[in-house]
Amino acid sequence: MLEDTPIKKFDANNDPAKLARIGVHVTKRLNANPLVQQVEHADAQLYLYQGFLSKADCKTLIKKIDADAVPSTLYKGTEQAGFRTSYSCHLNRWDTFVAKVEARMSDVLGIENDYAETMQGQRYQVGQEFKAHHDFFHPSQNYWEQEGPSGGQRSWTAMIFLNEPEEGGATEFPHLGLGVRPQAGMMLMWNNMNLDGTLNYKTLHTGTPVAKGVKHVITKWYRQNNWLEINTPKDS
Ligand SMILES: O=C(O)CCC(=O)C(=O)O
Ligand SMILES: [Fe+2]
Repeated sequence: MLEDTPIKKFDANNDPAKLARIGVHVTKRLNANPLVQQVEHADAQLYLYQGFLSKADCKTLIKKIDADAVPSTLYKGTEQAGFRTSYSCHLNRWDTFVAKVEARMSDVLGIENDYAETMQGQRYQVGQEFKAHHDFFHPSQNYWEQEGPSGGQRSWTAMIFLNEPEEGGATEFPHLGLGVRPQAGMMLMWNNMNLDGTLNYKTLHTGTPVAKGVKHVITKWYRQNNWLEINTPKDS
């Protein structure tokens, strides 16, 4: 597993104080929502929202993913054959349907939607998987030079399962001893940081191989800073 050499000087793009504030704010909001269920664990903050999307909304998103999906990629310098074998696509945040889904997701977490990167849709067919990884950025990796200034560290992840493969495809957190079986319309959310804003290595997770059927998900990664503002060209 990737461990980071301790960060020697303060890095404003990976600011534990800011990440801690986000973590506390989001957990307060989720704990106060009767539709959200906490997956109790001493080492991480994980939550489920069953039936967040209707079957019809799931279908609409699946169609969009199937229309645009291309082989998934990994960050430069971290590519490894067979590591992420799914197909994926970016979902257009200006599409009115996608925008509505995103606004609802961000409202549940209580994070301004502009803090989120472009949402991704993913499809796993039989044998396809996403091996164990962290969603947070490893500041010791080369990609951080580019990703740091373009929104900062990733704070929370929100994922929605759009269907149910007949076998396999669970999202597993090996260090937490937890596995989440896909349920159509269910949103899974977790904090990639500890409550003190430091990287939570125990959030290592894997999209296990689909054994039968197909799995579609959408994934949304929130950043420490306003991602959209930073990534919008000034003349547009
Ligand atoms: O598909 C899954 O179960 C996990 C997906 C994931 O970890 C990601 O998109 O970052
Ligand atoms: Fe992930």
